[in-house]
Amino acid sequence: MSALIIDGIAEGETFRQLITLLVITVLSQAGSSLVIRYMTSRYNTMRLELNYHYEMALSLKIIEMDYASIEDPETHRLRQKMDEVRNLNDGGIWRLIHSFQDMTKYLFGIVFSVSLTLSLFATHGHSDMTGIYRWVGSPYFAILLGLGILANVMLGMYANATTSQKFLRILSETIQINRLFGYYMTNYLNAYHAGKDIRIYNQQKLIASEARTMFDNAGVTLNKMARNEVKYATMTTISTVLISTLIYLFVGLKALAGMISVGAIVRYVGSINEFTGAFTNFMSQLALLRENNANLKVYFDYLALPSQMYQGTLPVEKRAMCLDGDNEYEIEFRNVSFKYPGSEEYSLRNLSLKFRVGERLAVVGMNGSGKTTFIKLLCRLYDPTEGDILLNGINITKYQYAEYMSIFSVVFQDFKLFSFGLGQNVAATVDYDKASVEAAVTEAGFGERYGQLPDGTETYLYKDFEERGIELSGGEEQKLALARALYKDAPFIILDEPTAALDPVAEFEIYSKFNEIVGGKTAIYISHRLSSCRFCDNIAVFHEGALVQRGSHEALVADADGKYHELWNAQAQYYVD
Ligand SMILES: Nc1ncnc2c1ncn2[C@@H]1O[C@H](COP(=O)(O)OP(=O)(O)OP(=O)(O)O)[C@@H](O)[C@H]1O
Repeated sequence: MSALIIDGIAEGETFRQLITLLVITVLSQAGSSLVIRYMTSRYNTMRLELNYHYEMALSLKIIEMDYASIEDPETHRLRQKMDEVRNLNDGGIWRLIHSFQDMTKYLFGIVFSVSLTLSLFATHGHSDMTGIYRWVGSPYFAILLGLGILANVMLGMYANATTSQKFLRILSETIQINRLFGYYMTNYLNAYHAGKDIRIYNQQKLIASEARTMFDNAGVTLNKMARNEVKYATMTTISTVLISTLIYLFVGLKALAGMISVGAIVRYVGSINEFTGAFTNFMSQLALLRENNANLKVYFDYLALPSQMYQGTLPVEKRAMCLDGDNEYEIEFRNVSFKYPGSEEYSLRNLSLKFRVGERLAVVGMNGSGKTTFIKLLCRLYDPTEGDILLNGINITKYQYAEYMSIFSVVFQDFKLFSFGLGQNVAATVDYDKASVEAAVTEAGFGERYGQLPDGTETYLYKDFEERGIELSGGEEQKLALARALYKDAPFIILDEPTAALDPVAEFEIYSKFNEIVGGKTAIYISHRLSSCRFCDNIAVFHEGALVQRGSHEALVADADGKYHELWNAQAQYYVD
């Protein structure tokens, strides 16, 4: 349009004709900029949606994955790689959308610029032209110029590819820095729970010096990046200046010789530059897409991680749950040994043990003796490395996984409560039965505090999302975790150190009501406080991953050479008097 206007002025067109051209120019510019704005805002919205779907897909994968796979180093490697790919220049899925957007733009650029330029190479001089005009008008000069433009494009492509490869390589050096940055900022400085330790142990200096080193390293890397870019940018700038000079000479001299109009100078120079840029970038994007395939593979490999746990089809009989149930549930560990994924050491060795529904089984032993591991295997968070676990004589892998899990209520040592309402935390569902939640919290010893909460079951835990949210002491959290286990009302209730954080009164209440709380359920109970295990029908003593003793408190304590006797005496001596 600019070319047409200049030609119009040069050729003395009427004012009306010129105004028409101007109006068309302004309107088409305004129109296209409106379209661009609309598309940009759609693009931004859809990018947010994509981000949501992306995160959802990855989160759902983690939730559905075998618990054992979550710990697998390969899972961690893939997950970390995906984050790196995304942080590195928006690679992976993100590269696809960037490239699609850019390549569409460049493709339009190429088509338009070629169609606007072709006629330039078709205009030849007259045979009576002499000197430089004759040369400029000859097809050889046009071919030479075409080759020059092509060479410039190739150089641009080479520079882009090399710069981006080096850029990615240098950027990958910053991954460790970014990880540290995330760790210090998120885990330490921004996590208010860490504030106590930071102050007490005067860790500010430690963190500041680590952060300083991190920033210094980042500075060195950024400088490297800048030098790398400058080097290639200088190369392409020199070549582009040279080729532009040639283009101006070619087009200008053609105009001087009357082969093309003055306005056409603007059109040809503009469209040749457009072609050079668009073609170079289009080809660079293609190369980037090719390289990106490896990154995409990481994403699909992650989503395709198989669930390795065998999932059976048998339903779990609800024998003990029904009113006239015969309570004929029996769990048996038969020669079970277990190593954690990626670990060389056995955490459990040749464990054989039986217990029946309705029994109270206490598991005791020193730190690291395998008590929690035993529970994790029982709940099928892991499958044994060797041996079998049987429910009523059938290997537990043969049962439907979700159904099998549904028969256990467990309070782990490292249980988690979430920043939801109290009712939702206890019921672990969005909709819950208020009366049952209240009964569970009361049974778990949280009744008094619950009575003081103005919003009852709607009270938010913690202040992450709600100003009126309540903060809980360690013992109160443990009571709520216990309430959650009671609300589930599963036939097996497993408590791993359930009273570790409770005050003596609360602990006493839990024990004295324990039989009432547990009812006809099977209770497995891990505790370091041996006095609290006395009410259990039988006690299993673990030592270094093996079951070393089994029996009632009286029988075990009488065995003077046994591990239980040693553990009991170590604690009892403080209470003798
Ligand atoms: N996720 C894991 N990966 C590798 N090894 C683990 C893992 N969890 C536990 N272990 C190891 O297995 C062994 C048994 O741990 P477990 O947690 O079962 O002990 P515990 O008897 O419950 O101890 P505590 O009384 O301290 O709770 C320990 O040596 C521990 O280091």
